[in-house]
Amino acid sequence: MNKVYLVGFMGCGKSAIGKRLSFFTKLPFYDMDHEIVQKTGMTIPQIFETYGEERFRDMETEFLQTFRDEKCIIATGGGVAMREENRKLMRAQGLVFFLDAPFRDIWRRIATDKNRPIVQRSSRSEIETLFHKRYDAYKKSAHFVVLTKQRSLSKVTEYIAFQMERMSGDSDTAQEFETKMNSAQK
Ligand SMILES: Nc1ncnc2c1ncn2[C@@H]1O[C@H](COP(=O)(O)OP(=O)(O)O)[C@@H](O)[C@H]1O
Ligand SMILES: O=C(O)C1=C[C@@H](OP(=O)(O)O)[C@@H](O)[C@H](O)C1
Ligand SMILES: [Mg+2]
Repeated sequence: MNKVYLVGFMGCGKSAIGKRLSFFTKLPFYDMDHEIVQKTGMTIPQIFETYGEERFRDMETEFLQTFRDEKCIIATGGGVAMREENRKLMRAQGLVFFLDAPFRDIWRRIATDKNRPIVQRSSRSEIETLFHKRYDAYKKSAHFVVLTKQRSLSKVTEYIAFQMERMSGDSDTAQEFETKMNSAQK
């Protein structure tokens, strides 16, 4: 087991929890959005406007294909788990946690954000439709579903750290690890 990926809808806490989890576990943390912004020298809204959403999606896949082989924590962007290729790449590289937050919480957190182009161009009901449309893909991508409702950032972080610890073990044979992964809660 190498990387730990956090997936889920915009505002579910991937970036905030990734940072805390990194502090807690002493593993390096990378935010895919931030990496793409650094590489292109453009903001996410600028990338969407200049190249279109599909090119941004290709950048995300490119990141998963090429990012260095290092034990680390990665906060994905909310659209990453939609491509089957991306789901396969993440699951092959380590553990995937889906931060499952209720839409009410999500909307409260993202409604006024200027840095999420999909929120900028959509109404509340369009975002809610997208939330439901994407839900199964997040679930499919994940080894663990983490319910975040009424849980603080620290509580969610602790829970993920606990599951990481439970799944780790340098002495695991490939067979033992496979068994653990298969019995991981869905
Ligand atoms: N469980 C939680 N409790 C309280 N605040 C949260 C929780 N999860 C996320 N937040 C807050 O919601 C906002 C959006 O979170 P963020 O990490 O940017 O989401 P994402 O990266 O998944 O889009 C941040 O201000 C974050 O601190
Ligand atoms: O859900 C999405 O399609 C997106 C989510 C964003 O990341 P967060 O999930 O961190 O907000 C960012 O990648 C981009 O605005 C597109
Ligand atoms: Mg984020």
